[in-house]
Amino acid sequence: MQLVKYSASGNDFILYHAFTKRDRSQIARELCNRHEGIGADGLIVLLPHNEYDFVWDFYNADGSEAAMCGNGSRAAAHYAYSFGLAGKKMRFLTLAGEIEASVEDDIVESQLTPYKILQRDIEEFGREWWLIDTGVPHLVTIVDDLKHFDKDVARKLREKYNANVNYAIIHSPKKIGVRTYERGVEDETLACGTGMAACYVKAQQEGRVDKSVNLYPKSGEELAIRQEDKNLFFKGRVKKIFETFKEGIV
Ligand SMILES: N[C@H](CCC[C@H](N)C(=O)O)C(=O)O
Repeated sequence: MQLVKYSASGNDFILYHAFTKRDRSQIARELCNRHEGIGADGLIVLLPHNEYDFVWDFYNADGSEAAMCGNGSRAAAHYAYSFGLAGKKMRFLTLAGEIEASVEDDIVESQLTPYKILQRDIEEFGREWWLIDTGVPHLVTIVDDLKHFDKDVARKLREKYNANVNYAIIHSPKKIGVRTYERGVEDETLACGTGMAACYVKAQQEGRVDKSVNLYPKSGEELAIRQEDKNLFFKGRVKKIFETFKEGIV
């Protein structure tokens, strides 16, 4: 099977397309393993669909399936366009719902699924958190310095709330920095799209940022998010790292 490795602002994925749906969680664990596999935060398998350009299955590095992945949606859109599976503007289906994406060279914009604020004012470890669903669940707290990011705290909260855990800093009304501990990777990642979107939602709801904002994850790469009605449009660069062929992958 031909496999393609992408980095979407530092969040990295292995992608291929297939014709039959199956449980690929073991394949995900093997391919995403950074010592004995190719190494990635997740595996994305594109499958045919009679109404959408494609449907995907998204697996975290530990083999768990997730409903959505913001950075993965940008990589999948670029992959689909480059392999002629879709045009520059496309609609594809995830477990979280329909995603519209558009590709312009190596810049891809995804319209995320409508966000849901699940819980506000959660008090944990001396901080105030919100639980926000931006396709997958995210805990968000806003700090005055990202050095307060605490992986042990994040791990405990990930278990307690079965959610990704985000620390955000508001540099200005147009600039948010984010660090994310990702469920299913079970570590901090260099970027997390739905996590950055969740941080934007909390900052927006609290009137602390503009409608259109730049986002800076751990990788330092610049992304942008804007809100139109309740829709979030998330944009950034993707990089095709390499293609390879591996026997025995279905
Ligand atoms: N780890 C997440 C899925 C991937 C989200 C992230 N990579 C993104 O870009 O949104 C979860 O299991 O909820």
